[in-house]
Amino acid sequence: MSAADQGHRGPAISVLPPHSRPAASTAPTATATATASSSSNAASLNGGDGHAILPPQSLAVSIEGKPALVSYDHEFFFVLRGHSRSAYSDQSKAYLRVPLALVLHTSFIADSDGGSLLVRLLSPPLQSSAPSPASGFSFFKKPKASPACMASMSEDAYHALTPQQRSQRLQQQLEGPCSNLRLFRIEARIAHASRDDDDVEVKAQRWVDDVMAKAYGDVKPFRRLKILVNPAGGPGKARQLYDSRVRPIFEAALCKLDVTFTQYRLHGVEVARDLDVDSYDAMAVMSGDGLIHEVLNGLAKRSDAKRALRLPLAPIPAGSGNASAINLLGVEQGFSLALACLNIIKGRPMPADLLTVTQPASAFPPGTPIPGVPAQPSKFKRRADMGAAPVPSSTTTTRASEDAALMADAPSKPFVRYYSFLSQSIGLMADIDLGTESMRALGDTRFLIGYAAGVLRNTECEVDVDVKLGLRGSKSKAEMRERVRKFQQAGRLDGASASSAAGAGGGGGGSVAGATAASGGFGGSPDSAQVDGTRQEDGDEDDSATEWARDAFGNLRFERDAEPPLRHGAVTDALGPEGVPPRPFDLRDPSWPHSIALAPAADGSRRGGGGGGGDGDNDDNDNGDDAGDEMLGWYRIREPLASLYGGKLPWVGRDLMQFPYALPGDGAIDVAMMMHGGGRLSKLPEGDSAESGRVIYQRALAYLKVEAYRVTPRLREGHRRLKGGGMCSIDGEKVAYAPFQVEVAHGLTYSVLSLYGRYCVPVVEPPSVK
Ligand SMILES: Nc1ncnc2c1ncn2[C@@H]1O[C@H](COP(=O)(O)OP(=O)(O)OP(=O)(O)O)[C@@H](O)[C@H]1O
Repeated sequence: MSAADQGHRGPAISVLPPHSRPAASTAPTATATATASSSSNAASLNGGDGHAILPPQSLAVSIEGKPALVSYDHEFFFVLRGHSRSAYSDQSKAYLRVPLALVLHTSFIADSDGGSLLVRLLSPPLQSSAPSPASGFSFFKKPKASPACMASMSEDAYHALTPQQRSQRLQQQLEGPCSNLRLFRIEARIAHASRDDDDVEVKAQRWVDDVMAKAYGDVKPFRRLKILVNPAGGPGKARQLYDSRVRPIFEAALCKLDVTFTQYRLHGVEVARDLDVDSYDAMAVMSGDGLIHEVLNGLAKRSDAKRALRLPLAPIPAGSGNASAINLLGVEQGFSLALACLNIIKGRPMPADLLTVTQPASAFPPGTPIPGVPAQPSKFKRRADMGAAPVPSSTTTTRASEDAALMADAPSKPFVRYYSFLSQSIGLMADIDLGTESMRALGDTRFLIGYAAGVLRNTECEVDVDVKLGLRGSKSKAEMRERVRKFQQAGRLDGASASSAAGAGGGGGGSVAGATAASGGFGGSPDSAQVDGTRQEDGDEDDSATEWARDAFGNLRFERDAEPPLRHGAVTDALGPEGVPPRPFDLRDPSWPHSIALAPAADGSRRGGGGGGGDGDNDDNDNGDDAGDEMLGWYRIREPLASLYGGKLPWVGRDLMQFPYALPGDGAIDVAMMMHGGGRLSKLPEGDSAESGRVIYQRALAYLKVEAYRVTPRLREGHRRLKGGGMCSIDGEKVAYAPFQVEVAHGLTYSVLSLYGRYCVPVVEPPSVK
């Protein structure tokens, strides 16, 4: 019995929003009281079809002196009026009925009169929040008719649902009738059937244990949580919201809390770097995406990074964008603090790819302005501090004035390395993200304004882009869609299915065990297995970072620091044999015959491998390479771009599902490139395409899955250094406007908690084409 329950004796129900509730460690205050003696209980139970014939899932209690049944089945927890069996059998008459997933804790304290029962749960608001003595207790007012997702199912039918169906059903419940969650407590007296009913305590304790087992399934209750709260995130209300809305929920679930309020930039890196990960079951990050970015960098830079990254993380939305929370909780509920807390209490670990970013070290000279970016010392200090220390090299000095473009092709030059979990952007999309900071007060609207301004400017993003599809990449959106479908249906995407979906042999793939997260529901299905949050890595990996590694072609590479080897090289490596430019890439999607808006080259010929498309004809390939080759080597995008956006999570904001086919652990990065050639009109999103994910089917957009890509800002003619106010954003944070290369971090997966075992996106179908 918890300390929170000690001293609680009076029969009461209190239905209070969390902010009006004292800390759980203090004695609860009843809001409505009507003491019922054991004899009155006995009287009510001995009449009619008394509690002796009630099913074991039901407990006869009195709430506010009124007879009631607290009960559960395989899916729901509910409270019914009266003690009759007929009341039990008709759940439609329940006065409170929520998925068991929302039950946080149940406890029972025996006493000479039977005992007290306490149930703490999250629930949508009841019909009326204020108990009214005159009209009887308002808790017992009838709810409105239930939607289909709340309809009772037989136990067999429920357990016959696939993990995907169960997860969808829970999502429908939490987005619909069970949204707008508040913390509730039900305080009740256990009723004696008669004075010599000794069994009641045993029965009550068993009931409490059973409800807990059902409510948590295979998830261990009472998680030990490390919580980071950024008081400066978003609108700056995180501290207050933590105290009033978040902490009470964790305390109600009897989680063990260890809270740090971040005090300065990079504090998150420090905490993660020094954390004793074995002392916690999960880490909650209450801020926006920036603090998660810091935490992941802190964990990934540790010497035991692989182990440290297994500590599951989850966001509590208190920033401005909160993309991470939106992807995990859904666009409707992405800003719900209660749901985020539930995810931290009960979510299951879902392994997700971390991306490695390399940039030339010369882009981060201490105290010197970065070429092409207005000086912002704190930002750049911050990036360098993030563990992105220059890789030492025997032949290098940090020559800040060195031409960044040249550096990108000089393998002996140093580079910095850091990690990204969300997105990378340059050009129009980065301008929208970073260039509208001053309009923060406008909320999401600033992105619309930034987008409109960018479209009007209609400038080319002057970069070279090189991509490497690798065995896990693809340029067929039909194939990507299939992968998402398989992932969601099977609840598991193993190496075999990933590579067969890609039409490529071997390559392994991530065992996305987290996809089974919903398999047990919260009904404790026997077939549900605890997921360990680890991604099955290729067999040749060992746990320790290695100094020597083979690159994708089997060449030995020397890694100068203790971090995992780069599979596709660093930004400072040559992409191929010296003097040979990467071959042109054919951007057209073989599965989508409605060509993207490609501009003809100045001489009127086709650009690259795919210029002048429009007929869907895919049989010409200027370089004569077959599709198999295109999977393996580096290829250059020859088309002028307006922006490039790389990502690992589908939603990048509430209004933009930029990467609908992104999967947490598929070993690939989704890359969306907006073509410059189509002009202003082609850049305008059609209808609801941004929110529905269909934006990737627009003519102005090319969409790829790659294992690695490189972006190299071009030098203007006659310039020796990168200049101009270009923006470059990693996970929404401004970084040096300099070349960057991104690949899926080899051997490093992080673990994120999920209620649904997937990101909250549908399988996006292509638009119908007239
Ligand atoms: N006490 C503090 N004072 C100032 N800055 C802080 C403090 N604690 C953390 N930070 C910094 O605040 C920055 C912003 O945090 P974060 O990105 O999480 O929120 P946001 O920018 O409002 O949200 P989003 O990224 O979702 O738009 C982080 O870079 C973090 O380093």
